[in-house]
Parts: sequence; structure tokens; C-alpha cells
Amino acid sequence: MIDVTNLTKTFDGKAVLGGISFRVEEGEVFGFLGPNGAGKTTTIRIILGLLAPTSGTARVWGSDLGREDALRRRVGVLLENNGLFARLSAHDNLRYYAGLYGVSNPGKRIRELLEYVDLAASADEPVGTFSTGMMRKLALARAIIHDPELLFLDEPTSGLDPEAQRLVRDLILELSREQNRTVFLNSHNLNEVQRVCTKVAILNAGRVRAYDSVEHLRASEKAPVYEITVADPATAERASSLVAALDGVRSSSVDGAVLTVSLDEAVGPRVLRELVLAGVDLAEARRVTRSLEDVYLGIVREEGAV
Ligand SMILES: Nc1ncnc2c1ncn2[C@@H]1O[C@H](COP(=O)(O)OP(=O)(O)OP(=O)(O)O)[C@@H](O)[C@H]1O
Repeated sequence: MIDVTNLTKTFDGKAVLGGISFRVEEGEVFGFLGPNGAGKTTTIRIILGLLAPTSGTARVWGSDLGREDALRRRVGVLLENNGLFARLSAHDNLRYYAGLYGVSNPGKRIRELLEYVDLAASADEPVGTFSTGMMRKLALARAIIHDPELLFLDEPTSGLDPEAQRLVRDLILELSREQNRTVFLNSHNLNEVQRVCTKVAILNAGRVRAYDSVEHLRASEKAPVYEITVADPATAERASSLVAALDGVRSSSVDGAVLTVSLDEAVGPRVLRELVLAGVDLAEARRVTRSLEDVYLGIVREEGAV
């Protein structure tokens, strides 16, 4: 759906994007991550056709969004600016955008959306009196009023309380899973990204440093690591020696009742079976995965950008 190839952008002789490439497929929730100043907003603005690249291409449905009005109508955008009119009520703001996009049966759609973002009770109040979070929720409703196939969200949950953040996460998941909508999410909230995104690109200093599924990135240790807790700490040393002698096990260390075992892919279940067969009672076993935050910090710190 989105195809970015060798994109570069230079501002006043300073290279902000150094040739980035990635793709976003239909139905994906794509997380676009990177530290402040990495070039995320610049990339989004180029994809939306608001800014011309220095070189390279950014295509949506194979075309340049800046040149295709009809395609832009299939896209929803929530950038830093909420795009709301302070003097108009929440309802009238949505009514305005519904008119702009030619939404059929706008009254019903507006009612549904205001209910959804929990603003029905404030529908007739001027938006200028809203809190930051209320405005952000209304802006989200505004961005999806025309039921776009592709939705760009730039920090959609900034300024939202935990309940509202949950609402936005649920909305993103519903759009993607139940309606096969595609979401391009730019966020510094890595916990949120880990929960909703299928794939991410991590941008740093104008280059894509990682581009993979969240699952792969989190598991991309050279060798999988299991943490095995034995029921009786007195059996831990024997269990560790036993495990270390098995084929496919690279190392095993003990800390109290916990064995940390590094092993080749797919050996984990066999290791657990051997322990049980040897009479070692297990209290817990889990494959250790890194959080997306660990992965992210590992990448940007390695680059010396934090
Ligand atoms: N119009 C412009 N003129 C000159 N420099 C610009 C312009 N727009 C962006 N930049 C520079 O490009 C770099 C990348 O900015 P960009 O806004 O794309 O980063 P970002 O990854 O979105 O950061 P943040 O997370 O802080 O929003 C920054 O150094 C910024 O100062």
C-alpha cells in the first residue's frame, strides 16, 4: 500500500533522510519509530505529498498522493495539529469535515463517532473549552470520519489519560483486524507500539536501522534464551549440568532456582522434557523475549544518538 524507495531529503544542505526504504502492506499496523529529529515527520509529510523529496519516491497505491486528489480522500490523517475549529462545537467540527469528504448519512456517523470517543455529552460545546485529551479524541474522530482505508496517526495518544489511550489502541486494533484498514503509526510510546503494531521501522539519524515484525525484533537474539525455574532450588545445579550436556544447548547458568539456558532454535521443548524425565520438578519455564523498548534503545544507543 505504501512503498518508500531510497528517499532522501536535504534541508539547507543538511541531509535529514539519507536514503530510506520500506513498505507497508494492506491491513498492517505499521509503527514508525525513532528519536526526536530522526526524520519521521519529514517522511510522513513526503508520503502525504505535503513536501517534495530531494530524491527517491514515496508511493501510495502506486501513486504520488500529492498529485491525486481522489486518492487523498481514501486517507485519514492525524498529525500534531488537531485540525479543529475552536469556536465550533465538537458536533459542528465533525459536520464540517463530513461535508468536506461527502460522507453519506453524516448525522448517524457523527453520533456514532462521538459516542465512540466518549464525547457525546460534550457534543454541543465549543472545542476551545475542551481539555487537551478531549481535543485529541475529537481529532481522531475527525481523522476517521470518512472511513479511510489508510490512516496516518502521529502520536495519537500524547496527552491522553490511560483510559483514553486504551480507547485509541482498541480503535486501531479494530480498524486493522475487523475492517482490514491500514494504520501508519508514529509514536514514542513503545509499549503502545508493541501492543498494536505488526511491523515497525526504527529510524535514526535519517536511516532505517531496523525493519521487521515486532515479534522478530523481540526474539532476534542470536540464540533463544529460556528461563527455567525448578521447584526445588537444591536440584538447580544438577538440572543445569544435565541441560548443559544436551545437544543444541550452548550454555546454562544457575541463579538460585532459576536456570538461564541459551540454546539453538526449536530445542526448548526437548530440554524441558529431558528435565522432567530426569525427575526435576519445574515451577515455570519461559522463553525470554526483549521488550520493544529494549530493542529500540539497543539500536539507537548503539548509534550514539541518545
Ligand atoms: N522545514 C524544515 N527546514 C529545515 N529543517 C527541517 C525542516 N523540517 C524538519 N527539519 C529538520 O529535519 C530533522 C528531522 O525532523 P523531523 O521533524 O522529521 O523529525 P522527527 O523524527 O519527526 O522528530 P520528533 O520525534 O521530534 O517529531 C530535524 O533536524 C529538523 O530540524
